[in-house]
Amino acid sequence: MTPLLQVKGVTKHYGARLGCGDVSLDLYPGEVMGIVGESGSGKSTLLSCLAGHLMPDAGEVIYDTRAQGPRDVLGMSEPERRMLGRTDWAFVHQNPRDGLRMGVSAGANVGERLMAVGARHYGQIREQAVDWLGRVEIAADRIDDRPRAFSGGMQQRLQIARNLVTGPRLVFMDEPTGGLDVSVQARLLDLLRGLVREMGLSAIVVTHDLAVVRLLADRLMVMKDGAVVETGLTDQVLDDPQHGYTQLLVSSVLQV
Ligand SMILES: Nc1ncnc2c1ncn2[C@@H]1O[C@H](COP(=O)(O)OP(=O)(O)OP(=O)(O)O)[C@@H](O)[C@H]1O
Repeated sequence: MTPLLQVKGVTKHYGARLGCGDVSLDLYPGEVMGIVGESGSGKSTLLSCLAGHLMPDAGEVIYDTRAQGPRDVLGMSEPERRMLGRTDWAFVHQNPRDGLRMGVSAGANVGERLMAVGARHYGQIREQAVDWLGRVEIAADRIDDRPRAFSGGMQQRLQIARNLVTGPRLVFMDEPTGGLDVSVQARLLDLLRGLVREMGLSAIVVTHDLAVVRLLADRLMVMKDGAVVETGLTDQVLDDPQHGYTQLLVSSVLQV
């Protein structure tokens, strides 16, 4: 099977400081990869490089596109990369405000994504928006409300609907449950897990919360000081960590 995403030797410095160094991974269709590590270990830098938000100094990111097969994402033109971001890829930010348009209604937040990929029939767009609000457990009578009127958990669910409505194959998630109450986190995780399975999504999930990867991720990558120190099946890494740093993470000695 061809990997959906192949990452080879991705390295990014900020001046003299290393963001992430020589990271490689293969992600297969339908697979969820978790990236964990304490604050400053390079998780967000890596995710930004993979999603095309940040240009690495070195390395390759190859994505198996629907239309043209494997393509080097970093070598794509900006419009090509933007199109990929609208169709095949999705990015769920930790802060819903970074992924939503706060000034327009919930329905428009979902519907405008469909319009961006060519949908024109107003009735169908609204119907799909209602359907997606339902799938993320937002009542249909909230469709005309702006996200500002929603709780943090609802905003995050709306961001997820906005991202998934176009049927992407790969979702990048940056601390998707960060900043939410524990009970809200659990519900959101359940919802995310259901959607990932139902849609057969591939995902890369960055988090410092091991409970998130335990629930969502098939495989795990542990980062420290910009480098990958351990990788493997999630249960294996968490139940039988090999690297001293992972052992500290798992035993909660480190405050991540
Ligand atoms: N814009 C920036 N300018 C300079 N240095 C940066 C910048 N962004 C990140 N860094 C540095 O790069 C390294 C990796 O940071 P990064 O934010 O990727 O880690 P992280 O694991 O995502 O941390 P957190 O969980 O706190 O977001 C750190 O040493 C950080 O200080």
